[in-house]
Amino acid sequence: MPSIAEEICIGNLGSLQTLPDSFTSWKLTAADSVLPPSSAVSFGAVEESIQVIDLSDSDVTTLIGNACKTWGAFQIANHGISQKLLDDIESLSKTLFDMPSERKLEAASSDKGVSGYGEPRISPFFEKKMWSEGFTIADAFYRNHFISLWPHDHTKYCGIMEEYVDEMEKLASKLLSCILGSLGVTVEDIEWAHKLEKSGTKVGRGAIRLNHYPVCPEPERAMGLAAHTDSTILTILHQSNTGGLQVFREESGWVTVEPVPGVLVVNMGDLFHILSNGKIPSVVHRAKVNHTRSRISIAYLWGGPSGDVQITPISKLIGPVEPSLYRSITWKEYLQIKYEVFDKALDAIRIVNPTN
Ligand SMILES: C=C1C[C@]23C[C@@]1(O)CC[C@H]2[C@@]12CCC[C@@](C)(C(=O)O1)[C@H]2[C@@H]3C(=O)O
Ligand SMILES: O=C(O)CCC(=O)C(=O)O
Ligand SMILES: [Fe+2]
Repeated sequence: MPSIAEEICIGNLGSLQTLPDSFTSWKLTAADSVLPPSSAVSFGAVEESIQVIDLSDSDVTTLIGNACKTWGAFQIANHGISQKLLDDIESLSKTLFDMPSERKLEAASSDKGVSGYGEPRISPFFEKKMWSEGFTIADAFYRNHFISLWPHDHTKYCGIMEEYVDEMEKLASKLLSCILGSLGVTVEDIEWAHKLEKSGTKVGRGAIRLNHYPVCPEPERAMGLAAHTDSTILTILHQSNTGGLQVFREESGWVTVEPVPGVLVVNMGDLFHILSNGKIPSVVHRAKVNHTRSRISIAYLWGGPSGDVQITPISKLIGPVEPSLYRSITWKEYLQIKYEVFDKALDAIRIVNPTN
């Protein structure tokens, strides 16, 4: 006979009145393993937050540069993404997660591709289960899932998704130029990115993750999305009007990023940490859950170049006193390592005795 824990399906979490054991006691698990021991005991967040930067500010490069170096994250206003598109992608996500569990499971991700419904990819690295469900769009296979989810309306929903991806790609490129500028380099200094840009091809591949955190009977003892860094160049997050995202900084502890209407959160990923030769941190972040309100977030994860393109620290950021800290690696190989050793992935490709 299956145990109660085995019968719990992530598609029905919102209907549970008590928190099952398999979802509790996060403090004592590997959830905070990415953090130094002193911080693992403080579960609350301090009063401080990452800066909101107006992209039309004349000082934008300096502001973004400082935020990246300090936090590895910032928020952006005046980003050019219409409120209608943000509302549309949020309502697409709500429609999806409101469906009966069986219907969502029909769109579960499978061996055929990463795209589809299910738990976060980081789940196997944690003993406890996360209080969330999600849908990943990482390849064209998502269209088949959309057809099964919305037999009559899939064209409309695929259209919203395409528009969202297009707009996010443009915004990500703009942010990359700005961030590189703050380090005194340009896209031309990254060979693969320059080549792709010149040929009119997209610079880096993107994935979307729709996250849903249902209301939770005991939010303090649960975790929506456990502490992690994204593997990306950068991630652009649209959080709905309910807070839950927290970013971690050694000096500050966990800091809640309160949602500001129309403002997007940007966090730097592992790949940019490699490109910047360790100058920009890939920020550790997590999502907490709520007793009274469910929460949706939409992450655009801007990944690396496809194929056998080698990602390596930007040569202009390397010198006699700052030797290359990481070996070259393809995006595919980095993802493989990440999903073998998780938070040790950057250490696994670090050059032990860097010399120049
Ligand atoms: C391209 C990718 C980044 C991602 C793993 C994936 O193959 C597709 C899902 C992405 C995501 C979204 C939620 C957080 C995250 C850590 C996860 O579990 O799946 C990221 C992954 C990542 O950045 O490594
Ligand atoms: O839901 C959130 O606030 C965080 C989501 C996130 O970190 C991710 O999708 O990578
Ligand atoms: Fe993330």
